[in-house]
Amino acid sequence: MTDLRLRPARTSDVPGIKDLVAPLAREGILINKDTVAYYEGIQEFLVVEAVGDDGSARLAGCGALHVMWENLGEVRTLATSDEWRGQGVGRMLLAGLLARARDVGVSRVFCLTFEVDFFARQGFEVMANQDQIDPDVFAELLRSHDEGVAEYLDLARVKPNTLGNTRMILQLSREG
Ligand SMILES: CC(=O)SCCNC(=O)CCNC(=O)[C@H](O)C(C)(C)COP(=O)(O)OP(=O)(O)OC[C@H]1O[C@@H](n2cnc3c(N)ncnc32)[C@H](O)[C@@H]1OP(=O)(O)O
Repeated sequence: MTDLRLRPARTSDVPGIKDLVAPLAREGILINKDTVAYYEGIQEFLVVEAVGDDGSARLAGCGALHVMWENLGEVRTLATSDEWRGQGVGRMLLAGLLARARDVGVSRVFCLTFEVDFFARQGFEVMANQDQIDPDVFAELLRSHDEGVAEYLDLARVKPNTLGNTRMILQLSREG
């Protein structure tokens, strides 16, 4: 029997994460990053590995949490391999990322996605406009060089990246 295990990513997972992301990046679903960016961001990632009876392990999925502000984080690069779709891997990853968000003190989690129904099932709501962003925080976030932050702010320069995607947000409850 195959066992699904959620764990923090290690540097040795980078080739596997890249393999998960590559076909989705070709379709324009996820953003392709340079290999160095995966190593630099490895502490943001969780992975689920499928461990067989013989102890062999293969990556079934990955996902990352990027902290943007005191009370704001973003789920990034959430992907389940084709072989493991629809078997709870994405939900397991997202639950782990939301637990991390709570652990570091983040109470709201953003995502930019085509998978609206998947995220809605996990409690995310479509972000209608910028009203949810405090103007002072907005001004501070404008200083970030991160493309994901620009996407959150819905800045004109990143519009081509966000075409067809939906901006969604989850307010975490205290108890989890
Ligand atoms: C922030 C970002 O990273 S955005 C990018 C999101 N990722 C992508 O778009 C990459 C391509 N998609 C994928 O890799 C996967 O479809 C994921 C990650 C979105 C979902 O992963 P899966 O492992 O297939 O999801 P999982 O099996 O955990 O499903 C959890 C629940 O969501 C439901 N679900 C999964 N995908 C979908 C979907 N596309 N539409 C509606 N419901 C869905 C499942 O039926 C399940 O329902 P349940 O709670 O009633 O059991």
